[in-house]
Parts: sequence; structure tokens; C-alpha cells
Amino acid sequence: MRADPGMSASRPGFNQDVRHFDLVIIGSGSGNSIADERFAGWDIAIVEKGVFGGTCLNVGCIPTKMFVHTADLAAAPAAGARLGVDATLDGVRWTDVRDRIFGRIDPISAGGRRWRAEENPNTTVFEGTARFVGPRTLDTGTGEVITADRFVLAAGSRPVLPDVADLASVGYHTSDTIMRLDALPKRLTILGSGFVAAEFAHVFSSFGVEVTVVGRSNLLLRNEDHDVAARFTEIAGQRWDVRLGRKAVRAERVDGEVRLHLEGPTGDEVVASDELLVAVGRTPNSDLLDLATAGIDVHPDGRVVVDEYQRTSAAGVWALGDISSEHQLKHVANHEARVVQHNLLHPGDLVAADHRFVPSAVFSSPQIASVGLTEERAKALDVRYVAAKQDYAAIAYGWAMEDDTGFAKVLADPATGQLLGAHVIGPQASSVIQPVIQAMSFGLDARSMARGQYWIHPAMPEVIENALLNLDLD
Ligand SMILES: Cc1cc2nc3c(=O)[nH]c(=O)nc-3n(C[C@H](O)[C@H](O)[C@H](O)COP(=O)(O)OP(=O)(O)OC[C@H]3O[C@@H](n4cnc5c(N)ncnc54)[C@H](O)[C@@H]3O)c2cc1C
Ligand SMILES: NC(=O)c1ccc[n+]([C@@H]2O[C@H](COP(=O)([O-])OP(=O)(O)OC[C@H]3O[C@@H](n4cnc5c(N)ncnc54)[C@H](O)[C@@H]3O)[C@@H](O)[C@H]2O)c1
Repeated sequence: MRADPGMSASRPGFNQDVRHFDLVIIGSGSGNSIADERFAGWDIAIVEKGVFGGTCLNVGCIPTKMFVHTADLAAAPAAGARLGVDATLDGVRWTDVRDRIFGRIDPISAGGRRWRAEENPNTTVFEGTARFVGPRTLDTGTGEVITADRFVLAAGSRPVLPDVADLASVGYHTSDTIMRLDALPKRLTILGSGFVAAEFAHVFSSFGVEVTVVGRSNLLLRNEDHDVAARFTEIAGQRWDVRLGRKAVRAERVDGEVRLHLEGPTGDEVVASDELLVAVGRTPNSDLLDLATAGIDVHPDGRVVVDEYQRTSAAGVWALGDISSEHQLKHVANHEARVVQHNLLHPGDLVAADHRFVPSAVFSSPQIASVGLTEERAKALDVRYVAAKQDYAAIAYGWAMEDDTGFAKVLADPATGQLLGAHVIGPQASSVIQPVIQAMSFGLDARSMARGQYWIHPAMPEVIENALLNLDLD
């Protein structure tokens, strides 16, 4: 397909030099997966302001999980002693770990950029910060303004900076920079109590760093089911210096150390460390795009407004991933990218995005995984439910591991047995939960799920089987 002549560069009112495209994609993260071989006849522009490949590849899911896996290995000797295995951790070669990880990631990013910029005949890459200057008219930030029939907003999100006096002066880190440190700090303070805080606290403490976690609320991971968040907070308190209910008011760097001044339940306190990681959430990058100029509506929290087909309020403009989603998760961005891809190719046969059962996992220690309603949410929505729990310790493999903190919790409709939610904390939680996601997605009830199939014995998913059997259904 070539540009519709009605939208071409020679259209009255447009500069003759303005290049016109069939499709412009802003952001090379999940948006980059859209232009496959089915788009070979389309003239496509990709605009990227940073490193090619986006958050997940460069500074998100992939490097963090490579660090988490390494951290799990580093933590293993300490965990082995109570089972009779005496091993010691001789050391963590931080620069070797860092360079191994980014030595694998950076070439993927560079290769992706090269492929799009140099080897894709129908794709033009603009390396600049895009912003709209009119309906379907974009300043690419490279000195070139372009127009297109269709736009995909896939510009993601970025770390939020809290209102802490003098924060900028201390040389703080975010998840964008902390993985590339020159050396492991002796002490690390993490401001924040969500996903990023929980994962990096595990990584750095496993590598021998003294970690302090400072949270505003009284629970870590407070959006998880309360029982799970409470258990995680209890375990975290045995491993890290966890300071909850604290407001960070000021930061300063004195004699090389970062001092974070806190107000808390027992008065003012100061936490000193060598590095500070700020992890208090992420905000959509919609504000960089001058969306009002293009007639694109935005929610008060900065998310681009989309309908079930991922269409924005402006004709021909679609959005996906962190810029529009309430779930800042890669599997959601990927799903939405597939929806947009289909809808671009089949404008007469649109498919809707499926956000019914969005799961998530926190790759800390222990792991946490969740799908569907928490017990608190079920109560708030006045949904009739029953809940049941199963400790890992009472299923064979969990007992063999002598796990004494993990459990699975399931919620179901007592009348129909339909599953409403599942929450797992413990070994392999991110994998153990998958059968429940499948059951919920395909409408399998709890009883059929528990008894309508074999569960490999003695494998970890028996924790789910037994939680299901513990449900008190009508
Ligand atoms: C530390 C960390 C760990 C994570 N771990 C996981 C995980 O384990 N599992 C999971 O599911 N999710 C994880 N996530 C979340 C996941 O990375 C994001 O949900 C996902 O990458 C969002 O994809 P996206 O395509 O919407 O945006 P991105 O991948 O962020 O892509 C957006 C791109 O747009 C570019 N851009 C922005 N504004 C402009 C502009 N004006 N002009 C041009 N280009 C622009 C950006 O530079 C960026 O490259 C993690 C996130 C972080 C920060
Ligand atoms: N495994 C994964 O899937 C994974 C991993 C990392 C990040 N992510 C995604 O990235 C998003 C961002 O992660 P995040 O951890 O930055 O955000 P988050 O939303 O998970 O947690 C931020 C936490 O910081 C707290 N907070 C906010 N302001 C604060 C302040 N001034 N002082 C102290 N605490 C404050 C909030 O109460 C909240 O609990 C996540 O929500 C998630 O969607 C996913």
C-alpha cells in the first residue's frame, strides 16, 4: 500500500517537502513488533528518542531478570546451610556480571536498530523526540516534520521523581541507570515499595549490598492481596532494613554518602548510603507528545484514552502499552500491539483487546504472582466469593524444600465455582500460577480444574490443586 493521494505531501496547506507515510509508529519498544512482513507494502516511519528496543529489552524485564537469576544463584549458598549443604559465596564480580548481561542485550538493540534503519526497505527510522504539531502531523525532533494516514502511539512510560528537596543534587539512580553502576555500593537505599523496589532489593542484597527500603505506606507491594503483601513485608523485614510509613523530605550528599531525610511515625530520621535508587512508579510519556494539538484525549493520570480496539479519540491514531494502559506490563503491551497490528491490517474487522485476566509477577525472593481479584477488591466490589489457601509446606515438593513461608490463595464464586482470582507467594510463583490464568481465561470452574486433570506428583503446581480443593463451594 502507498500513501493515499488525498493525504499526500502535495495536499494544499502542506509544505511540498513534508514526507507522507502510510504509518508512523512512535516508540521502538512493543510498537516495533507491529511492522512484520504483512506490512511490506506500507511506507512506515518509526520515531525513537532513546535506545532502540524500548524499556523491556534495554532497562526493564530482560536485564532485571538476568540480574535476578544471577542473584538467585548468589543467594543459594546461604539458603543451603539449613538443609545441610555448606557452601560459601566467594564473591560477585559485579563488572563481569554487568558486562555479561549488557554484552548480550546491547547487540540485540543495535541489531534491531540496524535492521529497521538500514535493511528494511519500507521503514524509515527517525531518531528524535516526536511531538505533534497538528492532526496527524509530527515533528520528528530531527528537523523533519512528517504526516501519515495512521499513527501508533507506543511511547511508553518513564520513572516518576518524587517531591524530595534537593533530590537532583545527590546523583540518584532510577531503574534506567542502576544496572550500569561502575561498582557495587556497600550500602543502597531504595525509595519506593513496589515492583522495582522488591526486585532490586533482592538483587543487590544477594550480591552483598546492605539494602534499606523506604516506603510511604505500611506495606511493601501494597497493591497485592493483603495476605501476600503482609507476608512479603514480614520476610523482607528479616532481610533488609525496611522503613515503612516514612515520608522522604530531603536528600543531600555529604562526604560521598547520600543522606535521605525521613519523617516517620517515631519522628525524623536519616538513612545514609552510597547510592540511592528512586522507584516510586512510572508515568506515561504522553506529555512529551503535545497530544492536544492532534486532538488526542488523555486521562487525568496521563494515560492516552483508548477504546477496546486501542483507538484513540483522533481518527487513524492508535495507542498501546504503558502510554495508554493501566497495566504497565510487557505481556499487556505485547497483546495490545497484536491487537493494533490486526486492526491496522483489517480495518473492517476490528478485534478488541482482552483485559479480563491480566496477571503479573514480582521476581523478588520469594516470588509473587497474581491474577484477578484480590480479597480486598472483591469486598470493595461487593462480589460474592469464597477464598481458600494452601501452604507450600503442606504439598510434597514444598515440604521437601522445607519452605515455611509460601502459600497460594484462590478466590471463586461459591455458586458457580468460577475462579475470581489467585495469589501466590513462594518458589516459582510466576510459573505455578499459570494454570489458574488459563482456567480463568477459558472459563474453567474450580472443581473441574482440580479434579478434571492429573497434577504431576510431587510438583509445585499441587499447591494450586490443593488450594482449589480447599474452596468451600455451594
Ligand atoms: C525495571 C523494570 C522491570 C520490568 N520488568 C517487567 C517484567 O518482568 N515483566 C513485565 O511484564 N513488565 C516489566 N516491566 C514493564 C515493561 O518493561 C513495560 O510495561 C513495557 O516495556 C512497556 O512497553 P511499551 O512498548 O509500552 O513502552 P517502551 O518499551 O518503554 O517503549 C517506548 C519507547 O518510546 C520512546 N519514546 C518515548 N517518548 C518518545 C517521543 N516523544 N518520541 C520518540 N520516542 C519516544 C522511548 O524512548 C521508548 O524506547 C518492567 C519495567 C521496568 C522499568
Ligand atoms: N516484574 C514485573 O512485571 C515488573 C517489574 C518492575 C516494574 N514493573 C512495572 O513497572 C511499574 C513501575 O514500578 P515501580 O516499582 O516504580 O512502581 P509501583 O507502582 O510498582 O510502586 C511504586 C511504589 O512507590 C510508592 N511511592 C510512591 N511515591 C512515594 C514516595 N514519595 N515515597 C515513597 N514511596 C512512594 C507507592 O506507594 C508504590 O507502592 C510497575 O507498576 C510495574 O507495572 C513490572
